[in-house]
Amino acid sequence: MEELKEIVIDLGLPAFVGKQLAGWIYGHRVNSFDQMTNLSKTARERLAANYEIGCRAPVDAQYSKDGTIKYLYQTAKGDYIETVYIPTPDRATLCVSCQVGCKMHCAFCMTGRQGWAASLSAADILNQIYSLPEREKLTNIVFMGQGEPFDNLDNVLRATTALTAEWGYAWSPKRITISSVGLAKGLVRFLDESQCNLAISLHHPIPSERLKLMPAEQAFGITDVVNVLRQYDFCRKDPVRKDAPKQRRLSFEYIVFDGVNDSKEHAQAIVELLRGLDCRMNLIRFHDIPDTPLRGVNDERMIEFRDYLTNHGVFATIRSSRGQDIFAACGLLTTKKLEEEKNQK
Ligand SMILES: C[S@@+](CC[C@H](N)C(=O)[O-])C[C@H]1O[C@@H](n2cnc3c(N)ncnc32)[C@H](O)[C@@H]1O
Ligand code: SF4
Repeated sequence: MEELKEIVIDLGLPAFVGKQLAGWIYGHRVNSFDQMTNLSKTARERLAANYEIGCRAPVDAQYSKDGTIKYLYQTAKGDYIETVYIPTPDRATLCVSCQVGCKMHCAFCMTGRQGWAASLSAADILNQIYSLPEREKLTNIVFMGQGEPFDNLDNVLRATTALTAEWGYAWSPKRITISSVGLAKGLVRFLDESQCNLAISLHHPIPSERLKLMPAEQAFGITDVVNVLRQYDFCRKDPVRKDAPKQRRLSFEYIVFDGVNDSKEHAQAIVELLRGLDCRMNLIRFHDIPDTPLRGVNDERMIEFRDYLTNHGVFATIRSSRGQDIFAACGLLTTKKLEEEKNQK
């Protein structure tokens, strides 16, 4: 809102036009200044001469047999990113991207293989929602597409501010989840400045083993991540005021790999690591990617692992894999080919 007001003042317009702009953009889903009928002709002309709304419809869509839709968007700078719409009977979740590729190079992720090309602006993050054909059906947003949110936190926070502010989409932050490997500066800043839910990609409870899967462990280890998390309140109900609002939710994500992190000892190490933290665990099936010895486990093993954790104080659920047939499931998003083609031109 402050930025919108600054923009209109710089154009010689009254500050209240900034508020009107927010109403049109976030409330009415307009795609041109001409549609802002309560703005003066001068205001509309000056805005159109200097700015654009920034909405870009998806350039392609792929439809999974399970109802998942993968959209391809082009950013303002011409890069490509993917966004996944995941409907279930009781909710409609959008998995958004925050970068073109990713710098973190996790051994199991196609986006990591792509390498990093660019970070998205707040407008490009918001456009994935703004220009989504199913926008009105959305109930949840997860930052689990391409990229590492804490490596582009300025823009992720600008986008979540617009999503949650009264002058913006006015969504509850409890409907938005940011997923991260856990980078030092980003983690603290996110916890201090945002009320959105947090999901930490754990994948191995033992630092030296996690490092083999996730190079980010080197810079800021999982023990340090958990130590920072212990200093904040998550989902604790107020013992006196039972109707007090719930805090944001903390969860951990864990791909269960055959012979790598799926033993009883690993489950025990998780219980030890997370002891006393108010959190839950999301177990994820590994979505196969080429050229890796990593393998997923069968359902029986997955259930055994889940039950061990839940019975020992870490409530765990198994996340269903969606959109695998169109390469839309967790970790499969890549626009590498498109980026390469673009660079060859
Ligand atoms: C693609 S990441 C994006 C968010 C953030 N960069 C992170 O790592 O948390 C979202 C989730 O997908 C998981 N993931 C990555 N590759 C996967 C794969 N091949 N199979 C299953 N899950 C995967 C990640 O570990 C993470 O929990
Ligand atoms: S799992 Fe997340 S952090 Fe790791 S490479 Fe993929 S997108 Fe990046």
